[in-house]
Amino acid sequence: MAHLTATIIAAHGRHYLGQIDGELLHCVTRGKKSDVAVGDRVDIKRTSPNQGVIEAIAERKTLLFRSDQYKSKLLAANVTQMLIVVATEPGFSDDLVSRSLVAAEAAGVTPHIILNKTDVTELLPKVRQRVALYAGLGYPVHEVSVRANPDAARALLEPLLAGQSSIFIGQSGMGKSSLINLLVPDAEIATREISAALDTGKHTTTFTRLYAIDQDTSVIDSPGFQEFGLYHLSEGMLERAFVEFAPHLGKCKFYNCHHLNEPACAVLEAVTSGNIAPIRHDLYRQLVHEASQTIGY
Ligand SMILES: Nc1nc2c(ncn2[C@@H]2O[C@H](COP(=O)(O)OP(=O)(O)OP(=O)(O)O)[C@@H](O)[C@H]2O)c(=O)[nH]1
Ligand SMILES: [Zn+2]
Repeated sequence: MAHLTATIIAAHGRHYLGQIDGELLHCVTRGKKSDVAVGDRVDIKRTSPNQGVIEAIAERKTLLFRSDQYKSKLLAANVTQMLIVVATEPGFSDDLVSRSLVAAEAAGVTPHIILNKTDVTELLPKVRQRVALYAGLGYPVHEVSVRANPDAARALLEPLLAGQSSIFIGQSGMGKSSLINLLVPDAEIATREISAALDTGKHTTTFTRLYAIDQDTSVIDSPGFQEFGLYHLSEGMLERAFVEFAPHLGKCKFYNCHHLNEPACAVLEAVTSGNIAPIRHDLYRQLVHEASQTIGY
């Protein structure tokens, strides 16, 4: 039968959903391979009217993934930007925001931060102060209230999405689902269709899915996760993923400086002088430590 080119719009275990024009095809990989990600462009061989086998994955523009010392988990392929959703309440984790930023930088994906629930005005000044850290690093911060002012949120974010493939990342309760329902027409219907086609039962929020908005605009919703391991990033990748390190790199006494406790380290001096935030350097230290862990330790 004919070979088809599809976009993977959902993944659940080793089951995938490929979309070709409007049609959905339930796909599996050959053998035990499970290296396909939502957003991948794939060659599919149709095996029945609504089923196929993934024969090949097209070269990816970007690939986002998480990893610990044992395994890695693909998040999404070919995304161009990452929208990190935080809110006035419940409290968000700086650790998760920075890990997301580092993952995006390492993958060549442009990060943006969306601060939702600005209608909770009593908490706004404090949260603005926290988010200022990221704005200060050059990351765009967009303030919205999906509940109190959905029209303004849509007007602000629609142009940001246009022509891009955007992945939304956020801890539980930040309003990510509300945002996606606002920005993606019929998102809930699409999710039900995906669920039915993949037979995932009620677990509609436990899988990553892609909504194609038009020919060159798509939105990917990832399930909330607590851990964002980045064991796959080498020290060299890490030092470049912390964008504020850039002006100091190459200025340490030792050319192979790890920026952890070396004398005359330009990065550590920048932490001391207040040019690099301690919580960011602490995370760098933690990620270098994690990356040095291997099975058997
Ligand atoms: N005050 C306020 N509440 C909001 C706003 N946006 C969403 N919420 C509420 O925040 C709660 C969480 O919203 P969801 O959209 O379910 O959040 P989520 O991030 O998808 O969370 P999970 O479904 O747990 O992953 C809901 O009760 C929403 O009604 C907002 O702009 N202001
Ligand atoms: Zn150094």
